[in-house]
Amino acid sequence: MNIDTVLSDALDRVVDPISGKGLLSGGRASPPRISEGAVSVVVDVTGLSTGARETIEAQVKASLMSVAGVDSVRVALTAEKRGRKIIAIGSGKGGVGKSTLSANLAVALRKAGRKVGLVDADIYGPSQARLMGTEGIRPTAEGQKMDPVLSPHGVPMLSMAQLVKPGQAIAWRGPMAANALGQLIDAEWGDTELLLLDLPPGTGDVQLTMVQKYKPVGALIVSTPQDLALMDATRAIDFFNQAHVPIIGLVENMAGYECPHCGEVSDPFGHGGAQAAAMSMELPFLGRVPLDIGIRTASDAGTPPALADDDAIFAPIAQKLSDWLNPAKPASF
Ligand SMILES: Nc1ncnc2c1ncn2[C@@H]1O[C@H](COP(=O)(O)OP(=O)(O)OP(=O)(O)O)[C@@H](O)[C@H]1O
Repeated sequence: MNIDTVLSDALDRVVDPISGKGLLSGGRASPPRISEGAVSVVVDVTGLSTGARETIEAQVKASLMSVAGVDSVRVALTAEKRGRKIIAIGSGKGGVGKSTLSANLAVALRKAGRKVGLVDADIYGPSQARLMGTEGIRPTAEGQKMDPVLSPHGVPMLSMAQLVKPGQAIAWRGPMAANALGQLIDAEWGDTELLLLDLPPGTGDVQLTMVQKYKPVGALIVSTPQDLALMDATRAIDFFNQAHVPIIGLVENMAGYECPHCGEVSDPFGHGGAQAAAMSMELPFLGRVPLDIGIRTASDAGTPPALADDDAIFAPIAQKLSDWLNPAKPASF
């Protein structure tokens, strides 16, 4: 029997206390994945008490660890919360492509039928209005709450860039910035189910307030492949771990550059570093975005490349995010 079948059987021996079915056959868990002895599995613990969740986690670990060839097991628990879910997109340092990834993931998820909104929490360097083609559009407000701006691509969004004059520097202290961010998140999001939060780079005050107050269901970390950026990414991972926000996985950006003239592929920022780092930290690797001038020009023009019908870069990452959120209900991308 192949290892995937053996692992699936082991997972299914753990019984869901509500339905009485095995976790996998009852749709509570995603099929386990194994890479070099490290197994990862996502279990949806919606409706279970804290005690039952802990028991299931321990049983899943024990059952999967008993399979020959398994060295470690990582169980990610997800739960359907009432209201919308917030996904934080973070990086330890600036300029690694967090905003580009957030915008494109929002578009890819929208294309797949998800009710997704985007908050540009990068209060000090907001760029989502440009990326989403909503520059110069100011949000309206009825009563106390702002109404998000609907981007031409169907994704409602809010960014500090829409509240200040173009080019105006924002020099706020932490509490003011956190307060402004709160207004963006607490806006009138209607039936939006999923809010992607493009965080400011780093692990300071604003990030901490956001995480404590708004409790994202998960965080996605972006890094370029080189060692220095990865060290910063590791700091961001530590930050989310300490805040008890599950890490959904790592995305490597600016990997592999194909020369538009000769076609030769080079790796200005190295290759595979984020994937290796993800493996060593036993975190899922969600995908690689190439360094491509087309991505920059399309992004700067407010037309995220994920809009393209043949997008093969962002859709698979969005798919993995979607699967993580809802292991029992696969979306089609
Ligand atoms: N894969 C890519 N290929 C080419 N250019 C890219 C890619 N990813 C991002 N860029 C470009 O790199 C610059 C920085 O990207 P982006 O603004 O998304 O990073 P960031 O991490 O959000 O930065 P900040 O810290 O300023 O918020 C932008 O000009 C963007 O268009």
